[in-house]
Amino acid sequence: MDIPAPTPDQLLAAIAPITGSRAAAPRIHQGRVSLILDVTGLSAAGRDGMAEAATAALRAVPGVAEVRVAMTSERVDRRIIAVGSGKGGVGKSTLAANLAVALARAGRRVGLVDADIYGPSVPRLMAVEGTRPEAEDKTLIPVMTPAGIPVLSMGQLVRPGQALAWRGPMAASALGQLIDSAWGDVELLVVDLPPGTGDVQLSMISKWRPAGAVIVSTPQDLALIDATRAIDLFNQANVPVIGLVENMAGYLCPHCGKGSDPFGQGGAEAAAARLGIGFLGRIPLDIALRTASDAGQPPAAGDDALATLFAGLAGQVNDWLDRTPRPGV
Ligand SMILES: Nc1ncnc2c1ncn2[C@@H]1O[C@H](COP(=O)(O)OP(=O)(O)OP(=O)(O)O)[C@@H](O)[C@H]1O
Repeated sequence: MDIPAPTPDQLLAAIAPITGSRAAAPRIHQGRVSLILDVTGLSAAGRDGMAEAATAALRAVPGVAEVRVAMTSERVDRRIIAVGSGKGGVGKSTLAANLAVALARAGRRVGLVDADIYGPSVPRLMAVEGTRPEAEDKTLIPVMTPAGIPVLSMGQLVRPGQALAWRGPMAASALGQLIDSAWGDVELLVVDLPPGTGDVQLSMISKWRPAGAVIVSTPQDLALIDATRAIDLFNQANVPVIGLVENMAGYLCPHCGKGSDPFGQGGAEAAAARLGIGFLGRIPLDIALRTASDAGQPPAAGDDALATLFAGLAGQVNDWLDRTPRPGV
């Protein structure tokens, strides 16, 4: 005796525990079921896992001989946060890496791009030094880090020193390769820009327009003059500045516990007020931050005072993202 064909509602009930609201009622014709799954926001593994489990559940329904699954996904509306500085060595990469980790802990789906062609340091900071990204149809697949953040770095694309002679358009196109990669469900890309305010940086940020920028500076006057130039750079490209972070602000001696301010104090906060931009906070000069960074263990992933500090910075960036409308929305 022929088994009566299951109804679409029966089929839907069979997969509901697996697919939730992601499946429309399946269609069935002569034992062949077609199912459309909305996989927006799922990782590649999550998508495949859901499709496989739904297929198995449908195959177990009497009267089903074959299952075809089509997956659809809305385009992920990805935003870029650029981390810039007027000059090198102020801790821009350290901040970018820890900000990415802290934003992920705050619930964002974050990826990290190291666009610093002059000295890419993100692979070391995130413990994936020497790991090359694979490519699928010329699209790079970001490298997953122990902190759970996917990263791509200029250092993975070019030999050391090779990019030094690049002009703006070349750097912008290389950055494009990093940004237009297989980021999956990543909604926020933190981009560590090269230090300085030259054509390379301008060409990069005008072509790959960030939603906002975070500027890093040390408290010294000189660094602040450089930071002001970095702010001008973003103004020229019409990129809103989210705020300024003061790094290496005050030193707590690990031996005597006494605090001192080798680079002065409060300069960045005053400068931010003068320039009419937000002040996001200060990070002390802390040997523990340097040793953890060198060991590829971003302190933002831990649970000490530095983690709390980075969580505070990320919270402010998070709030800014929440209250800043996306273009066209
Ligand atoms: N607050 C801090 N306390 C102690 N060390 C720090 C701090 N911030 C950064 N460093 C150390 O300073 C060095 C430079 O930092 P980082 O590479 O992040 O700077 P950068 O601005 O990205 O430099 P570059 O422009 O050369 O890429 C690193 O060794 C880093 O560990």
